[in-house]
Amino acid sequence: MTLPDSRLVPNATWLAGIFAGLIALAFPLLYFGLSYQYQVASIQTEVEFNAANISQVINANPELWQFEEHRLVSLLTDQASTTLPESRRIVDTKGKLIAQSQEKLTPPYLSRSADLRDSGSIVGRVEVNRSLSPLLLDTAMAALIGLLLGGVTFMVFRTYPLRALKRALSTLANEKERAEVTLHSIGDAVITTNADGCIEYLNPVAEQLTGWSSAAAYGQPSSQVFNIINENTGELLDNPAEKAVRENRIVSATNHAGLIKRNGKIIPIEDSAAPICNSHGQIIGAVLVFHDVSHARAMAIKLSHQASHDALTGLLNRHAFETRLQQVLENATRENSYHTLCYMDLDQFKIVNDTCGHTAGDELLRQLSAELRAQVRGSDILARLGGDEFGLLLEGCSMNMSDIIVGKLLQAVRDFRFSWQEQTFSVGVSIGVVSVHAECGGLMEIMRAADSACYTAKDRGRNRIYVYQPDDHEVALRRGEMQWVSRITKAIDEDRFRLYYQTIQPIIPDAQGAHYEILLRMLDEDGKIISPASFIPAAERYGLMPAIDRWVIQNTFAKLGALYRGDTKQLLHTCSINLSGTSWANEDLVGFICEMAAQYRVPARVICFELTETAAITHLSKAIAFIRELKSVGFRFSLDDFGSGVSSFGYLKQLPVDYLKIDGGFVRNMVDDKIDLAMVETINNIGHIMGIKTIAEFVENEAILEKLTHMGVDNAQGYAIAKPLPLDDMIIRTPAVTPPQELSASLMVAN
Ligand SMILES: Nc1nc2c(ncn2[C@@H]2O[C@H](COP(=O)(O)OP(=O)(O)OP(=O)(O)O)[C@@H](O)[C@H]2O)c(=O)[nH]1
Repeated sequence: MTLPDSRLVPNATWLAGIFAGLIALAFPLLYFGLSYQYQVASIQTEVEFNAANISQVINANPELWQFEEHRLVSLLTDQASTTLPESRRIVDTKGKLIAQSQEKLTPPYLSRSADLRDSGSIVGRVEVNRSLSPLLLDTAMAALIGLLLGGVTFMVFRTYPLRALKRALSTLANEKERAEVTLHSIGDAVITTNADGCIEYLNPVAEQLTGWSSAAAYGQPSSQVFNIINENTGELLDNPAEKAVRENRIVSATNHAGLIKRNGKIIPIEDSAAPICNSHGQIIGAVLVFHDVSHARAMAIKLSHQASHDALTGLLNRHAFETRLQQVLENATRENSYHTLCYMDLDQFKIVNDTCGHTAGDELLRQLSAELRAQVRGSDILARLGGDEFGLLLEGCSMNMSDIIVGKLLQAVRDFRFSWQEQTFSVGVSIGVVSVHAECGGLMEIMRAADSACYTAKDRGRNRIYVYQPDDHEVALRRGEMQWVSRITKAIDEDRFRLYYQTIQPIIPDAQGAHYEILLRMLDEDGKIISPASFIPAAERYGLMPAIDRWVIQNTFAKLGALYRGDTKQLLHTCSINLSGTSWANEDLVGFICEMAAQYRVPARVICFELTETAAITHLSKAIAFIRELKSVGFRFSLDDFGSGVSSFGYLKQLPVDYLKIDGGFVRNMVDDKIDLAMVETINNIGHIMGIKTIAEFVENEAILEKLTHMGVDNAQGYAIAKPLPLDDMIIRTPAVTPPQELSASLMVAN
């Protein structure tokens, strides 16, 4: 605060000096002036009064005038009313002195005269001279007092205002310092400019972000120091400080602003500027506040990337792919353009997962994604749609043109070799190709068509391309499956599922108690029964099995709970419930099963869950964990459709099941087909060697039953034993303990 100090102190001193000088001068001058006036008036009155008196005496005694000087002197001094030194005298008309008082005056003095009259004629005059020395002495005294007053005034007018001013300046300085310290300490960058847009101040953060020191920037136009561009477009943006002054308003943050640092580097910032107004509302400058948002913007970019990309492969994810496909579809409709969509699903990918583990599977997906990316054009959109499925959108590429690219892709995957710990794998890919154009339908429709075409490629032997045709029968089949999805969902909502049960009969009769398998049926909208073969594949493919399986478990447990609380408990030995691989492999089904068993008080030992052999081998480790967990609380397991998967025997050792259900496909023809017969025999033998009971499905006639009996298969299930019946009508009976040849007769009674 030296600037106001240096001007104000001499100014205040001058002003106080002038004022004090005026007072010092004015006081004696005023005193003298007023006293002088008074003396003039007083002497005038006295001389006139004196002359009138003496004139009166002269009128009464004319001789006096000539001879009585003595008496005249006394008349002259008689009436003197002042103590000031005076001299008085009377002179005649010719100026001759007639009489005079004794005193002698030294100048300066004040002199006044008045005429003496005798009977109206002037006969002389009276003169009074009064000394001014006492007045001057008094004035000198007054000057001294004036000086004193001036001194006091000087003190008052200089010292006190200056002291007050200094106090104010020091308060102001403190405030300014506090403001500066605040500006120095805050995390935001602050720049202030004057009304002309020239820089006045940069705080340290602003110095660091702009690359300008406050001193170097001082006085520079703000556009020199603070230059911003739109990071996305590169377009130069308005200087916010200048804009704030120009428009006299707060200018808020500019989107995607990047500050060009002095060294040319661009820093993402968020900024705002406001005009600074004085107490009269006049704009005196602007303040610009900004901060570095590199981190936040990088995070936003990362998040947006994460939201649209697959973390494992770095390719676009399904959502982003579908968004892009939607845009392309809209373009196709608007511009009547043609594009191609490919849906790719790797073949036998899970072998890598199963043999080398998930980490190897992940690495394969990563490497193969890079390979696929290398095969497509920069403008093509490649995405990982999930699992081992990929999508490719060839924009502006009709089906004819896409042949080469898709063929190249197929070949690239065929040629691709994945090495993991000294093992080398090759993979294939099944590709469904669909044309995208104005008439191809909506997004979901085209995705379904591509998916169906891909599955058709798989059905036809994998590792091939299948081009979707709108009137395609195979694809139509697949689509039919999709329509099942809404029917099944509706049936779940409307409680249109029904439970049936079918007896599983020991071939060598025992007294263990009844063994049933629970079967599921769906009622259509008209109440007609729909067999599971019609809807289970669709339900499995479209993820509806978990809900269906839960429904089956809950309703079976409810029924068994009610039966079991009656007096039939010792009669029920086993109740088998089918579980889909899509349920137990992906859901927390163990918790649900235990909860239901506790709720309906069903003992675990009577429940046997049937897992298909294919699902168990596909998700081997999960199957083992699932079986072990439920077995530990008493549930039992059987492996359904055993034999349908070729390589099953090797896995069997790892699956702790109680029953093997020999695939009905072998059982049905075993009487006529030696290979099927051999298969049934082999499975039965292996099961027995491993201590697992066997069940033959599809036992449709006595000839089969006879062969099975001969072979020593433990249990039989099929129309020759019992047909499925509604669970609501279930009556638990002890299985008939009859010799084998009488078995069929007794079963007929049971049904
Ligand atoms: N390593 C790994 N495996 C995955 C991932 N996502 C899904 N999978 C597995 O990929 C497999 C995909 O299933 P499928 O397409 O039926 O397996 P596939 O062996 O290719 O069978 P096909 O397509 O019928 O030839 C499943 O085993 C999943 O567990 C993943 O991110 N990493």
